[in-house]
Amino acid sequence: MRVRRVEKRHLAAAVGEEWVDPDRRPYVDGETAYVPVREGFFCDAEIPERRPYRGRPFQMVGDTAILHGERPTAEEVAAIVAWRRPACVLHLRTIDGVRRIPEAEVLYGEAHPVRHRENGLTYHLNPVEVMYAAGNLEERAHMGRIVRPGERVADMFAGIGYFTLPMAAAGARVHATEINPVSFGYLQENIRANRLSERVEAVCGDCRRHLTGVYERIVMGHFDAPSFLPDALSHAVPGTVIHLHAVGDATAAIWEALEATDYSATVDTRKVKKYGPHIWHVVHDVELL
Ligand SMILES: C[S@@+](CC[C@H](N)C(=O)[O-])C[C@H]1O[C@@H](n2cnc3c(N)ncnc32)[C@H](O)[C@@H]1O
Repeated sequence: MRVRRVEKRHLAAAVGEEWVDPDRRPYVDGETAYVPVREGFFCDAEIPERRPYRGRPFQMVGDTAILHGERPTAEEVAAIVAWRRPACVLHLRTIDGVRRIPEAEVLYGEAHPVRHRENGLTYHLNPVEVMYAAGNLEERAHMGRIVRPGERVADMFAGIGYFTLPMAAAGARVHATEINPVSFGYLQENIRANRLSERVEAVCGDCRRHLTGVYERIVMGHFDAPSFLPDALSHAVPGTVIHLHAVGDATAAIWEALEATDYSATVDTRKVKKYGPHIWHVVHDVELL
């Protein structure tokens, strides 16, 4: 297919041009769009004809393709390489343990730190070292939409900044704690890369030891969050909203933790993604009264 290379941000403006072949779809790879060219017009590259990809679902994190579940076959990997031209293909088997360290197998290329763009923010991470949860994309954007500028927020399990960065970018003052030094290194890099150093105070260590004062919002993005609730509650005031992530319904644990305090609360539950057969990753939004 004869194409012209156009920067992705100029694609929308380019599609109305006379030289664009309206019967073929542009192909976007990273920041470059390959726009099909009509006969008789100049092209600056030739790429194989694109057919719709009907292979196994995968996610792109930076230039790396990631698959979960069953180990992919050689044919499945080859189809992804031909279609998306990733620098690396990884199979992530599990993300277990307190620090959420992935167990990864490299199936193509070499694992390396990537630069991933999401909702206007830049994330640096190495997918074989730290977790990247594609299914939480909407939840991350949601957190950026609901914070109020200037509010004081604790992100108790900050990881590489999936919630910290959108909230800080929306104007919140975020106190981010992360126990895994590797994730913490990426968190610091990502705060700098997005020029959010003035809004984020990041600490490497156990959140239970580093929370200070009171917060208007507390994000608990870890499936063991219910056991950390007494710590969160001791840094809350009436009006504080706690976003507690859980696998399955954790409302009983929430009410039990609240019984030891003077708070009453409203609890709203939102689904984030399917976690297994009949099991959902949910967020309980707990507003203290
Ligand atoms: C599931 S990840 C969440 C990352 C991010 N919030 C998200 O949803 O994508 C949980 C993170 O909490 C960190 N963590 C676990 N226990 C912790 C603790 N006691 N204090 C601070 N961070 C902790 C882990 O290292 C991991 O990076």
